[in-house]
Amino acid sequence: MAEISEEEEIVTLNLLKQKMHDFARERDWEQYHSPRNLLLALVGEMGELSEIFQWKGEVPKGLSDWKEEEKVHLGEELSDVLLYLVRLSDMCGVDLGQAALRKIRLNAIKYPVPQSNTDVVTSSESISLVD
Ligand SMILES: Nc1ccn([C@H]2C[C@H](O)[C@@H](COP(=O)(O)OP(=O)(O)OP(=O)(O)O)O2)c(=O)n1
Repeated sequence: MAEISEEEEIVTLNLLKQKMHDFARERDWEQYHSPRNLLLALVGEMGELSEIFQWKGEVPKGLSDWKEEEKVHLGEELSDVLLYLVRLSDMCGVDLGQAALRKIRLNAIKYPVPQSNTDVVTSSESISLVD
């Protein structure tokens, strides 16, 4: 069976969690990865991410007019935020994937789809979910 290169690896939150765990253990940096330190590192990276957009005004979706190197830099800062968030969640004993799925379900309950968009149309009749 052909080996999967890192670029083709299916990326999951659990994979990122494991890689951050290994990264810290190999360097004996687990001592620094306390929840508070990780939160501050996360906020710092959020600042670096914000700097990319600072003073630019609104930018088009897809960033079509950005240079390739600017997009690469953006990807790096987004990744730093994600990686610290994943590590912070792990160090707090929170299953981030499950927590996020639960939060999406809660969001849907809090903000229901407008009823006019939920009408169900079958081939022979229209069944309205609106009373
Ligand atoms: N104690 C640390 C230091 C770094 N990292 C990892 C997580 C981030 O993905 C990245 C952050 O590295 P830097 O602090 O060097 O930040 P930048 O890569 O943004 O570099 P710079 O701030 O010079 O732009 O490295 C980590 O896990 N734990």
